[in-house]
Amino acid sequence: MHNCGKIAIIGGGSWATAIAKIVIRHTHHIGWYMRRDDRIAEFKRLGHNPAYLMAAHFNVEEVDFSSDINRIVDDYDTLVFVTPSPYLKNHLKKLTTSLRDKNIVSAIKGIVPDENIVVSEYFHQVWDVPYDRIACIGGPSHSEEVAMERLSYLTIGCSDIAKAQAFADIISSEFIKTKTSTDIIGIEYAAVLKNVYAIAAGICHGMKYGDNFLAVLIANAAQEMGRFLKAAYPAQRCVDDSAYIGDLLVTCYSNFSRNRTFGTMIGKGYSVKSAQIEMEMVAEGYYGTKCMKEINGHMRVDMPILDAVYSILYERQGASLVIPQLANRLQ
Ligand SMILES: NC(=O)C1=CN([C@@H]2O[C@H](COP(=O)(O)OP(=O)(O)OC[C@H]3O[C@@H](n4cnc5c(N)ncnc54)[C@H](OP(=O)(O)O)[C@@H]3O)[C@@H](O)[C@H]2O)C=CC1
Ligand SMILES: O=C(CO)COP(=O)(O)O
Repeated sequence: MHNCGKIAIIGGGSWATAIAKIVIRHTHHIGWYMRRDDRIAEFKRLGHNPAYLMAAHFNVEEVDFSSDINRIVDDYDTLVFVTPSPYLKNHLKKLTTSLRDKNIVSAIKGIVPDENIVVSEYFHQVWDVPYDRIACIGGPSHSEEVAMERLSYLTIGCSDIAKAQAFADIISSEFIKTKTSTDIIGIEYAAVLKNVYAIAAGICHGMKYGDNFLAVLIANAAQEMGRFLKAAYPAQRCVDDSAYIGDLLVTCYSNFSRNRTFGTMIGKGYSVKSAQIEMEMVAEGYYGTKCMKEINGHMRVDMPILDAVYSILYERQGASLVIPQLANRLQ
């Protein structure tokens, strides 16, 4: 059976904090890279992350904190990356040590900007990590609910199912149920797309479209996601599974969703810039929309919802014009 070895978390935000909490229940020791020494000092003093999920308390004796990413990568075997996708390359810029022999787990739900590839492809192509050493965490999982120990279902994707199971065993508990899948790239692209569709749902919600319309929009989004995955990454998969549709639903409907919140602001008439400033958090679907539009420029899959969100966010087309046109395309 595969052994994950020593586990470290890379990133200091809310999902990183929730994952640290569920890993440490099992391992009683983690490494934790955070970029800021002042945050680490405050965390040690308070016993909780000073900026995110403050109700989640830690025994800081069990945490090996460092702002030196090279030291953490050198000292740990399994690295769980949980930075927002737009910042991933920034953190890795500082890395001088090899990742090739490490186990990489990506909890990032976003695409790597400029490269236009998902995180597993990025670690494989740019950092030379073999695919059987790369896993992802998918499924509907707002960090706030995981931190409150509300029952959640996570899917661990990895081409090596024994490795997926080994990590799943570490995070499983009475409030975290896990399953494994070999469709890592499908799960990652589904997560990128659900962010885009949650922005669409938010826009429509902000424009005061009702629940009936939203349900149709999301049903069409599920079909659009399925069409893209089938064309781009044909594989044995059931898009009805929680890692695909479940995550789409929670992100489109939950008030915790940053992507939906961002979309709602746009639907209410905020500009993209002012919505981003007001939110203070990253809605990764903003970046995902541009990347997916570029990727689909080659694929040419019929994706009217992606096209509509792109027009609103990047071509300055008014939602009041674009959404009624989209509505005519929905079934
Ligand atoms: N939040 C959630 O419920 C879930 C999130 N995810 C995914 O997890 C990933 C991480 O998101 P999440 O934990 O929510 O992020 P948060 O918004 O909670 O945290 C943002 C993090 O990014 C850091 N940061 C901010 N600005 C920069 C910068 N310029 N350069 C480098 N780092 C920066 C912050 O550091 P600092 O505090 O020092 O400013 C902080 O650690 C994302 O891909 C997200 O999609 C997946 C499932 C659930
Ligand atoms: O992926 C998530 C829940 O599963 C989080 O979505 P948001 O980034 O929109 O908050």
